[in-house]
Amino acid sequence: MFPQRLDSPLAYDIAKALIDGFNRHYRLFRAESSRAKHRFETADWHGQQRAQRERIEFYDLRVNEAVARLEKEFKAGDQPMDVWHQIKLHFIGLLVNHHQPELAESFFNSVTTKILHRAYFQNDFIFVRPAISTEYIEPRGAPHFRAYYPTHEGLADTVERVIEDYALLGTFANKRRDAERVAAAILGRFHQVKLRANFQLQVLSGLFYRNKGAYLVGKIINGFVELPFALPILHDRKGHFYVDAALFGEDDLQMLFSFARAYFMVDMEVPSAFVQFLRSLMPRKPRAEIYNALGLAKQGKTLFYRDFLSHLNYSSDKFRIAPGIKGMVMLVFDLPSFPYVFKVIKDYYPPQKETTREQIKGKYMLVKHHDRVGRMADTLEYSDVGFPLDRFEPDLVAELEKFAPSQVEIGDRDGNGEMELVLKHVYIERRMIPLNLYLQETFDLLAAPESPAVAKRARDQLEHAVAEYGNAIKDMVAANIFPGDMLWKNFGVTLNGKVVFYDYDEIEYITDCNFRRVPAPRNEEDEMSGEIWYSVGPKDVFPETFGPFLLGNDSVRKAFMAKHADLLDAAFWQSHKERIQAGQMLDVFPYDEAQRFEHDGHAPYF
Ligand SMILES: Nc1ncnc2c1ncn2[C@@H]1O[C@H](COP(=O)(O)OP(=O)(O)OP(=O)(O)O)[C@@H](O)[C@H]1O
Repeated sequence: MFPQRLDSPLAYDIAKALIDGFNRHYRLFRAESSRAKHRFETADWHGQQRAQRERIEFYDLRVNEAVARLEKEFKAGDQPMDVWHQIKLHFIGLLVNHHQPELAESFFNSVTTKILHRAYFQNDFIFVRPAISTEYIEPRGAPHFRAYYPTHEGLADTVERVIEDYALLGTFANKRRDAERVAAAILGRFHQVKLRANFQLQVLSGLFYRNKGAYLVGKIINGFVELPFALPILHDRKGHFYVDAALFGEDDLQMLFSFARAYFMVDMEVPSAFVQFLRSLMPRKPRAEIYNALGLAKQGKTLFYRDFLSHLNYSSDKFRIAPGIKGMVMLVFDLPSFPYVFKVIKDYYPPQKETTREQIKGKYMLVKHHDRVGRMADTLEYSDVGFPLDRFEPDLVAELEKFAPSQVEIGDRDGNGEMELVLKHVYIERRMIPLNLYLQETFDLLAAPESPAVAKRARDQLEHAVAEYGNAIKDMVAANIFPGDMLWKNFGVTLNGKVVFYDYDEIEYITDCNFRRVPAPRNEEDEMSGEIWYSVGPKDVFPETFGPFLLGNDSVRKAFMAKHADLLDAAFWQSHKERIQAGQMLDVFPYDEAQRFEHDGHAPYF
């Protein structure tokens, strides 16, 4: 298949233009990420959030620049297959000593798939599979992690040194106290465990920045045991740094790196080395999601798609309509064996949904760019995705053809005798248990409990889910998000029991809403009228009217009113609106209040 000789100078020039385009992208991406340290040191929180948002756009901007250059300088789209074969080979050659080869390969794909016809979307021309290994790439600069070998007695000294080695500009309120706390927490984890000869701390060389936090991430190794840990470093009210908690174990780390949070800013020369290290801390987290969490979302998308194709090859179940109440604007389906859902925007919505495809896309985009505070699922957006038709349940095909005909094409697109169902546009996100179904399970158990223990467990689950639901809304409020449609069915429960929102089509900024009390009736007629008799503006919200929709079930009502009655009060929402308008930014930390160290008066801004 491949040419014997690399004899096209044009092919080399195009490959070189492609690698130059990628290098420019990564230089800018890395510079922006490394500036996060300065923004943290100077408490430039608004700047940090702005940078987090803006960095998401970098990739598409650079891809478009590269496409334009290739077309203008090289008429790339007109080059024959032979030249494109050579372009890929030259590009591989240019990656031999590259430090981000996997990202460069994806960049190559992003650019070339915009230029080439679908017939070229195969491994001879683009990187369907990676060509260059990412193992053992050694950075030119600082190594990607550092190892420290403390003794039992010297652990606090070592922790202090670990923190100092990040060279944050500024002062700690009490670094010794923090180091001793962390050392005590570590020794608590290794209580009555012999410290082995290999006892060591390994920490990634860059801090992870997000919103108002900087996170030190690493692992403790003792004998055969490896314990992941992370230390959140924050500012106290006086602007001094302090370590707020010591997080340990895979679950805590998963919370920190959740798909429902904004992406981190980290200065990485060899991102694959960071991913490999992080994977050793969270072996169950797909590499795609780790790349996403590091802000390398296109790489996440590439890897997700490869995982998906491989999963399809090694499974035989069928795509079906997702369990739960069907959406009015989204058609949602899943593959039972695969932990994600696929969402297509319908062509028709019921009259109460006054929206358009563009508006819905805008809302999803808003969420992607916003701080998702652990409460809004991230979505991957794909265009023109082909699925094998014979893997679809017939009623799902019928549903797609009925509600989203403009989005569906069925045919043998590649002329290889295999019928495909192609979706023009689809969002993909983590599958959760819809909260209405989760609650229904507890209702069923409570209605006919097998034993008192089962009844108690069901009651605890119900109370926990309702409390979490309110917490989810309050976290979103802190981040200036009004979910719009707060029905149970629009929230899901994750593996770790967190409640996360996923229905974005009615989302608004809190600061754009008018939170009002229902006015007192003017006369008896108003009072008796079943209709709304007062005038309602498009952005008016009446929190006291949420109750009847949400709290029909007595146990739910009791659990809700015990913790979250304030959500039914316009004053609660209004006060948050005013706080946000005054420029205050609340903290929503990726760990529980109970995990925080005591802070003699240094309470942060909860
Ligand atoms: N991430 C997910 N995990 C599991 N199920 C999901 C997920 N997202 C959506 N669903 C299922 O699909 C249904 C419809 O999804 P969604 O709420 O996004 O659609 P919608 O059209 O925006 O809804 P609405 O009619 O409330 O506006 C949900 O009620 C739920 O049952």
